[in-house]
Amino acid sequence: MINYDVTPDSPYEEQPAIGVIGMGAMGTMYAKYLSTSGWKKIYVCDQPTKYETLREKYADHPTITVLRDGHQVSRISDFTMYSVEAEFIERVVAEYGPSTKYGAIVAGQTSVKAPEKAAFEKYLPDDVHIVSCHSLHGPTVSPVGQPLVLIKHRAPDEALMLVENILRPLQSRFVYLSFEGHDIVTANTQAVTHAAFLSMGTAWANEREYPWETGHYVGGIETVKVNIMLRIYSNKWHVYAGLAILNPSARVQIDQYARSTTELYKLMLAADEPGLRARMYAARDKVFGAKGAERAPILLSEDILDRFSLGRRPSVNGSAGAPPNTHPANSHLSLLAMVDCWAALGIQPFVHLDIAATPIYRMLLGVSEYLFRSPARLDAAIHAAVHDTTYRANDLEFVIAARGWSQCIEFGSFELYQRRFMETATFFESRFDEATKAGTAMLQAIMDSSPAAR
Ligand SMILES: NC(=O)C1=CN([C@@H]2O[C@H](COP(=O)(O)OP(=O)(O)OC[C@H]3O[C@@H](n4cnc5c(N)ncnc54)[C@H](OP(=O)(O)O)[C@@H]3O)[C@@H](O)[C@H]2O)C=CC1
Ligand SMILES: O=C(O)C(=O)Cc1ccc(O)cc1
Repeated sequence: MINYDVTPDSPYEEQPAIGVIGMGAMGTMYAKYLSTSGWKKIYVCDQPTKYETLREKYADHPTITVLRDGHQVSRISDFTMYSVEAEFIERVVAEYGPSTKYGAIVAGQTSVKAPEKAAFEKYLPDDVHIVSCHSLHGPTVSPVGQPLVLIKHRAPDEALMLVENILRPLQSRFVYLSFEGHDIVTANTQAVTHAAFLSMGTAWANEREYPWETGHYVGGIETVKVNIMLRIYSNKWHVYAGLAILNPSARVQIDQYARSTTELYKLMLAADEPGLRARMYAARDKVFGAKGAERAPILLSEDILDRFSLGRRPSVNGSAGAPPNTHPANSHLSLLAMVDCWAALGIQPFVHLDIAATPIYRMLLGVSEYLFRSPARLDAAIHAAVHDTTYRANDLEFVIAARGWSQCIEFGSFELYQRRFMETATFFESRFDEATKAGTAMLQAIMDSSPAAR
């Protein structure tokens, strides 16, 4: 009989057995946080081929027990979490789901819930509860204060209470959604955000340039673009492929992003400054109108970002660095297109920020807001887009990249996605360590400094 009302301080015999199937980056992070907080019965596995290695790794661990496969974990656990690739969730649940302990609760950590829901409904026995979850941050970000989606799908209230109790030590902010609601929100936040940063990376890689080393992309908003792009390409490709390709809502957003990018570029080529300005002002008013103006900005100052730049500012008159906010004029096509896309789809990004923002989404919205809420900065970008050809070649690459990513996701090919992703990742690979450190520090600093994040 499960005791639902427990804490990590409860006596050993009353504690639930917690199972994790898939000990990759996220499974490992969960096992670590849950064991550190005092949960004493944690059972984990990965593929049977990794059993010995995993067992050695946790040989001296007092509360994490490595088992051979998902059958063994499922048989013993009162709460089992699948933390495997979204692409494989059906196959893995089909295999281990029928072994789930009578009356247990099952969750998935996958970033896209449509396939997870289908797999759970198809393969889990009727006497098993379904309360799923999703931490809206990567494995190197502290879970404290980050959104953690909980989905009570087929379960009584006590089952949800137990899941809350088990996961409370992560100190994340619980967000209650349905499977379907989850996929709509994450299509609007994660999927289209990743499309923007993936396209930046592909564009730079195709120009064979490390943008922070050319003198054009060294500070302020550019720091965010570079650090987040590198952060995404240093993560696992399947995470992004899964949440874009398998989320039924994501394609519309990603397609619109590519469309916005192309249409704005055509206005640039036609030197249609009034047309571009009118379109950008209309998008700004729709996205950042009344609601945006009421709240404190996400980025209080662009200068805070310069601390995390991988490059050096171009020197001015022989001094070590340029004074604040003297970055070369840039069209910021990727950000103009993002706001245009939100406007075209009627997406209210601040509503999503309050519900379930990932750190990367917060950064993208932060820099977009920074650009659009200053008439001077927005006008400078529009002027540069039409009259300054410094970035034109990169903008062209960006248009091609955005369209290419959109098609790849529309065609639903994991293989093509992996090839595109890995080609760019390989180009930037040597810089990942440095970028991960800078990116993590930057995200934390923004979280700490932004009233909107608290
Ligand atoms: N990384 C991130 O930023 C986040 C990821 N997520 C989601 O969490 C899930 C896990 O992601 P992440 O940890 O990053 O990915 P990883 O690739 O690091 O981990 C997945 C692990 O599951 C293993 N696995 C696959 N099949 C089985 C099986 N039959 N039995 C046991 N283990 C198996 C994989 O083995 P193998 O490599 O051999 O296939 C791998 O070790 C994904 O669905 C992802 O979308 C959610 C939030 C953030
Ligand atoms: O913040 C982001 O968008 C990330 O890139 C990290 C991430 C990836 C997958 C998730 O399901 C949740 C967070």
